[in-house]
Amino acid sequence: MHPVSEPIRVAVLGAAGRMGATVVRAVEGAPDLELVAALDAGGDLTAVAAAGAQVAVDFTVPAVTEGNVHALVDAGVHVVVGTTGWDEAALDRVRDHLADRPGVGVLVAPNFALGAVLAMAFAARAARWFESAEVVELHHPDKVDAPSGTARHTAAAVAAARAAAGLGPMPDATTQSLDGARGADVDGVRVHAVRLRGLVAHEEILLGNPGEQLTIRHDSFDRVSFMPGVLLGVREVGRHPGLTVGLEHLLDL
Ligand SMILES: NC(=O)C1=CN([C@@H]2O[C@H](COP(=O)(O)OP(=O)(O)OC[C@H]3O[C@@H](n4cnc5c(N)ncnc54)[C@H](OP(=O)(O)O)[C@@H]3O)[C@@H](O)[C@H]2O)C=CC1
Ligand SMILES: O=C(O)C1=N[C@H](C(=O)O)C[C@H](O)C1
Repeated sequence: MHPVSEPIRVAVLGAAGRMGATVVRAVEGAPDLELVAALDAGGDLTAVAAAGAQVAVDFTVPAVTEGNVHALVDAGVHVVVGTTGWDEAALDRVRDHLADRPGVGVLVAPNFALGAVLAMAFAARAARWFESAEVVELHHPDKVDAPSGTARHTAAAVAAARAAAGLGPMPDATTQSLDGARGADVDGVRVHAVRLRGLVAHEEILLGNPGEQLTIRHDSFDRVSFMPGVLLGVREVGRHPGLTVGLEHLLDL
């Protein structure tokens, strides 16, 4: 007979938010996980370790997520982070901190939807074959950041693939007659952000060559789309000490 393993004890930060509330329901519905703490703004972070949480899931706001991670790492709690707004400097600070905490794992993923992770991977794979590439992200109007973390991650991956293939800048003879008309520049890749009532989370990667276009599109119509990836992260983060950036590293793509 196999021994029955104990459930993983999980805390959710940002538990009253759109994502946090969905994560709370997903954790409660998973027989191998146990929700031991659910915190929102103004909550006491020391309650996470006090409740015996082994893994904390952070879907809060860009202004607080890095501080949460450092405090949780100090407490020896693994962290799964979905909150966006991370830059390389913030990721480096977490990496440095984790060097002093060898057993602790932190997963930061801009998108936990499996289709979105695949769309990013496909875009990076296709990028070297096209003269032009641009990213369009489309979200609900209550989203606080722009462009989306996913779009930044996608554009950076496309730019890296182009650079590795020795491609130069994209063709673009535009002089902007209105600031912002050409979107944001992420490592030389243009990123455009749409905010529209009715949308949830959507992304298109447009790749162009003379006489042809490839469009890679992903749609999250419901926040349940992120839950298999979040739960995978919760189950796996303790087996991946140090910092992991992107769910793709936990998938056999
Ligand atoms: N990686 C992924 O797959 C996904 C990532 N996201 C990202 O997740 C983040 C949250 O998105 P969403 O749920 O839509 O946003 P919401 O605004 O709905 O939720 C954020 C929640 O965090 C709470 N909060 C603020 N400060 C703290 C704090 N210090 N401690 C604990 N909770 C706090 C807020 O409370 P209050 O309102 O009272 O301030 C709010 O309830 C965003 O960065 C978004 O981009 C979203 C979807 C998928
Ligand atoms: O705020 C959102 O809603 C989302 N945020 C993430 C991002 O910024 O990439 C992931 C997804 O796009 C939904």
